[in-house]
Amino acid sequence: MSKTIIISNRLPLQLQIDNNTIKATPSVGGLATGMKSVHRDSNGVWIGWTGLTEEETPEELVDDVAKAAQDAQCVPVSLTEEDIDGFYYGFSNRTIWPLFHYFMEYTEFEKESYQTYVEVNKKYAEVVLENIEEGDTVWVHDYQLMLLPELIKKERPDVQIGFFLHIPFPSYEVFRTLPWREEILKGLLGSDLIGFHTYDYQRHFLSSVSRILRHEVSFNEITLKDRIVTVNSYPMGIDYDKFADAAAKHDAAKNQSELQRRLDLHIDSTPDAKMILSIDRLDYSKGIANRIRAYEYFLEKYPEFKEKVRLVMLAVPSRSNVPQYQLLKKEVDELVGRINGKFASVSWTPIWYFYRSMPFENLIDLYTTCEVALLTPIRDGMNLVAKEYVATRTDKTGVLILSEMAGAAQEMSEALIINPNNFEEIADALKQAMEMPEAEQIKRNKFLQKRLKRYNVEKWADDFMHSLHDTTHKSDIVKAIRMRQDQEDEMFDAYKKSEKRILFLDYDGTLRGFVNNPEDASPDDELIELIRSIHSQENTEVVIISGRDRHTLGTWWQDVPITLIAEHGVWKRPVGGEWAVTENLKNDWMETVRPILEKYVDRTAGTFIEEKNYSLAWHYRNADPDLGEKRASELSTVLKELSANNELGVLDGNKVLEIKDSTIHKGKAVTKHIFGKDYTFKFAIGDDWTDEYMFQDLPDEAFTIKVGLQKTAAKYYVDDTDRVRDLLKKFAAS
Ligand SMILES: O=P(O)(O)OC[C@H]1O[C@H](O[C@H]2O[C@H](CO)[C@@H](O)[C@H](O)[C@H]2O)[C@H](O)[C@@H](O)[C@@H]1O
Ligand SMILES: O=c1ccn([C@@H]2O[C@H](COP(=O)(O)OP(=O)(O)O)[C@@H](O)[C@H]2O)c(=O)[nH]1
Ligand SMILES: [Mg+2]
Repeated sequence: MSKTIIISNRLPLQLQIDNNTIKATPSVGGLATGMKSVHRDSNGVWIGWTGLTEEETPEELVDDVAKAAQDAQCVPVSLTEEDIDGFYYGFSNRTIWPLFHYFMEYTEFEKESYQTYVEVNKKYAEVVLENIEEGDTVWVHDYQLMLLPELIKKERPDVQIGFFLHIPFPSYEVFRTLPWREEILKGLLGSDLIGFHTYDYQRHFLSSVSRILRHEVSFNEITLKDRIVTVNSYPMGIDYDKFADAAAKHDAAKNQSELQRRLDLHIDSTPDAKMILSIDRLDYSKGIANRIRAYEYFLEKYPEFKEKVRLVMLAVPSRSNVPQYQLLKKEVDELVGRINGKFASVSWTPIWYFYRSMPFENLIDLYTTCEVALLTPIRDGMNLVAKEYVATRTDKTGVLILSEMAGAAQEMSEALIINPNNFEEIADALKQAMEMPEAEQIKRNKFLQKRLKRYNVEKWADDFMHSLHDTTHKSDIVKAIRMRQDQEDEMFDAYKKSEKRILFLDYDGTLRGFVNNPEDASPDDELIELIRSIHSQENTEVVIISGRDRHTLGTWWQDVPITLIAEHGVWKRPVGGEWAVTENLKNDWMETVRPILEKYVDRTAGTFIEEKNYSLAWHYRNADPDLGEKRASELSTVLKELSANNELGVLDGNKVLEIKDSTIHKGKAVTKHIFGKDYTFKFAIGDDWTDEYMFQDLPDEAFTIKVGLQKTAAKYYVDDTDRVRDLLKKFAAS
């Protein structure tokens, strides 16, 4: 039976050695807590790190580690102390984590730790590859494993790979500062589906892909030369019933409350004070220090709340080997001390601070006992605590104050949404929360609960997996015409048998790859020799048919006696003859169009005009991709309006707009060329939109081939110009 393989840095259980035996505790953090139920309900395995390094595991306990993992349907990846240093404390948490959370001043770019990151990703890949069976689906999680999809895809192209990023993807301007930006993007693009919590993270990612790797991005699809990668957003949910049920049970047994016990013990004798809860890993991205300061500001601005409120703050130790986390610990300790010192009275401590992790029952106790939750991350991928708090409010009372910088804020508009840097706003939100009538609390939470219950973690995972399975289907639609070996054999067979053969070859993007400056795309020696040799075969005619001007083509193919067609069919140089115009064309329209194009060149850096006798082309391949596309569509509208009364046409080529007589196109040119001649083998190959005319206008029996994975009227497609070369070599050898 096929299975799902989940892979994340950390396994859902963390192993420790206690008295020479292995002890397992649940992992803390959103990824592990959220995916746990998905894993439990599937027959899959989870691959990840146990929390123990090789050095920490004595020889005699190695089997026990594997056994403890296996009992929980997990497979451990064995890592050394050095691995953890460079990979986890290094590149993952001193480079990617701060950078992706916009803490650029905390970001370190260390080559060594990147190298360890690469090595460790390879270690994960090894374990994954050992465990994959045919038909399995792979789901890779988070920023520690961004190279993994490519490493798996290379070895197992047959396996479907999904990737989900649990943290924000930063804007291009931030991401571009990473020295290994290309490697990271390429690693991720090994996936078939890439998921983010929000649309903003998704669009930042797509923008980086199109700017840095220059891949074609349309809507949420990235076209690679042989595959399509789908990108979408899936806001992660929680195991709603688990939290709601536990809260209901807890409510039924009120005396269980540890907080209540504390009050009963008179540690603090203001039992009526409202409790404001905050729970997070002690992480600078969570805005903990700001939160305490904002709370201080609140007590100053609204002193009537002194002794009427209490901040209950749970900070879970996290990544404490990273200096920034140690500094934060110190800062928070000091802030709590200072503020408690400043405001406390004999009967009231304004902040209760716990620095540890708590078992599930105690979390439920906190969630259900506190009237307000105050979550103020500076940046947070999602923030599941916000969702958990709302889910445990069985009677629907309680107020959630949530930072707009948390992914969760996008779905939780009924909460009081604040900017974590705006203390004024936080203080006012706290006051509003304290005074909010119960009816309003219930009204807000009703909406929130309904949504959380519906789009729970199970639904989220299902949604992601369905989209992942749909991706095969998507590539199949286009792959249906990818030229297979038997079809290729059949074509060469027909070629060999034919008594009169013609090949129409597009130039740029087909015989030669794109270069930044079109003048530099001259044919190499091998290409010239191949064309010459095919053309010299008996009864064989090669026609290079291009949108280029006749001078360039003529110079490049000066000594090769083939037919050249330039400017999409305006000019023709027959074998052994001179260039001649094929039609009577006017070009007086150019005086009106040229200044318009010039205006677009001035406004759009990197673009330029190419002048031909009967057409003008505006190239934008060197422009910023987004801006280029926007300006092109704007310009195309302007030109189409202008050309409505003339016989002008606007051709949308590959990063080029060409304006010319609309009665001229490659389809007409090939039709005229073969008219009245009895070719028994017809072949046409091209890469862009303008070649579609040839594919459409040639008779059905022609072999038509598109270069690149795109929608086309051609019968087949091949991946790239290297494959075109292979075909030419086979023609030459036939
Ligand atoms: O494994 P650690 O280094 O101890 O860190 C714990 C996890 O923190 C991060 O969680 C994120 O995932 C949550 C669920 O999607 C999301 O709500 C939150 O905003 C994120 O910060 C991290 O992404 C995980 O890899 C860590 O395991
Ligand atoms: O002592 C604790 C405190 C928190 N959590 C859980 O840790 C997760 C935190 O996830 P969140 O998305 O809020 O933030 P992250 O830590 O993943 O950045 C939540 O599911 C909490 O229930 C926990 O298991 N033990
Ligand atoms: Mg071309």
